[in-house]
Amino acid sequence: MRSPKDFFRPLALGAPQPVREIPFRPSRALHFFDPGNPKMAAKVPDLVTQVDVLVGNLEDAIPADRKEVAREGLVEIGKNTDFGDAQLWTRMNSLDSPWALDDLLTLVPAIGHKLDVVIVPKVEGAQDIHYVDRLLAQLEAKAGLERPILVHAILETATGVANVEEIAGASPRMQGISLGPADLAASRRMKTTRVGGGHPGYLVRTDPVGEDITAGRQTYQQDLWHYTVARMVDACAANGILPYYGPFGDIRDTVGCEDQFRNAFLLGCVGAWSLHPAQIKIAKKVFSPSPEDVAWARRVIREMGDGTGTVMIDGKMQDDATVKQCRVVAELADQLAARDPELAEAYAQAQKD
Ligand SMILES: CC(C)(COP(=O)(O)OP(=O)(O)OC[C@H]1O[C@@H](n2cnc3c(N)ncnc32)[C@H](O)[C@@H]1OP(=O)(O)O)[C@@H](O)C(=O)NCCC(=O)NCCSC(=O)C[C@](C)(O)C(=O)O
Ligand SMILES: [Mg+2]
Repeated sequence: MRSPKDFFRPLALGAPQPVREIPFRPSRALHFFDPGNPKMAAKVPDLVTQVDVLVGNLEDAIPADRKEVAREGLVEIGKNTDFGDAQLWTRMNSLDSPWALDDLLTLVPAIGHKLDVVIVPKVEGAQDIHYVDRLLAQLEAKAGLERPILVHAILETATGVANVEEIAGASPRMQGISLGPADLAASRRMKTTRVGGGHPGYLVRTDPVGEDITAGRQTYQQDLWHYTVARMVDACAANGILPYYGPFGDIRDTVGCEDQFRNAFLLGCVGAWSLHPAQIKIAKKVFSPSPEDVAWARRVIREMGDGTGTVMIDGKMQDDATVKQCRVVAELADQLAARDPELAEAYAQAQKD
């Protein structure tokens, strides 16, 4: 471990100064696309106006014989696209793959000035982040970049989950962590065959009533991801970085996707991945607090005055702790509204009603 005094020192001579706080920028939908797929690449100019973050994916879902094409496609897109308010991220190949090194050696000099975040898959511990941290610093120095590229880890191995706190605090570059439910399920030997979402077999059942152990017993499906998401949220919040749900693979099931995303939102996540254009609006809707909740939060803040003591509003007790929760909602709403005029209008309207 570096000493606390050295934590914010650049890791290479001439590399940009590390950030002291992760800037909040809307990142409700991290939209994945294959930069080597001409049909998807053609949609990028349109997507930059719809998504908060475009993620040029180089890792899983890109066939082995298309890795270079995808990387070169991302360079072209990075060079030729005006991203406006949207961010450009990439998911590099995993550190044990034959492509990881070339991903960084190619992308940083070519489009490092446009690249906001590098997603590192299958992170197992702080050592993986330290490796990327030093290499990025060297490449940034060589390319003369003026701001550091941030790093986002995917939590998709059992070892990674066991080490999530040290991963979250491994570098000032750490921007956030996403759940990677598909690889994580395999790594844990879970018996699911899906990308995220629930499973009908993971349930609790009400107690038997009388002699017949089958009669009248309700079952309730449980959330397979609750433990991991909650642990990830705590690790991120404790280290001042941002948690994300990750992907929901059943593209057709827009209802189940919305529910899974909302669970993550309520637990503290700030966004999720969209794998298909149909999931973009779900993520943007779910990860923007509702106008009614924002209006309520502002009312509590107003009526709580200096934020201490108690007041009753509509029969509900408010105190120092509820006003803090309301500030979380109201501040998020302000930050999102600053970049989303439609949302700003909806929040203003709810305030008047
Ligand atoms: C699911 C797929 C195959 C369905 O693709 P499709 O072509 O069958 O769908 P479609 O409904 O027919 O597509 C309609 C149109 O939208 C386009 N399109 C479709 N998707 C996109 C997209 N994402 N971005 C931009 N455009 C897209 C598509 O090309 C088509 O264009 P067209 O109208 O001109 O013909 C396709 O959407 C896709 O490949 N999505 C990305 C998949 C991906 O990135 N997977 C990896 C992330 S999840 C993961 O890695 C797990 C994790 C974290 O690692 C772990 O849990 O372990
Ligand atoms: Mg994966």
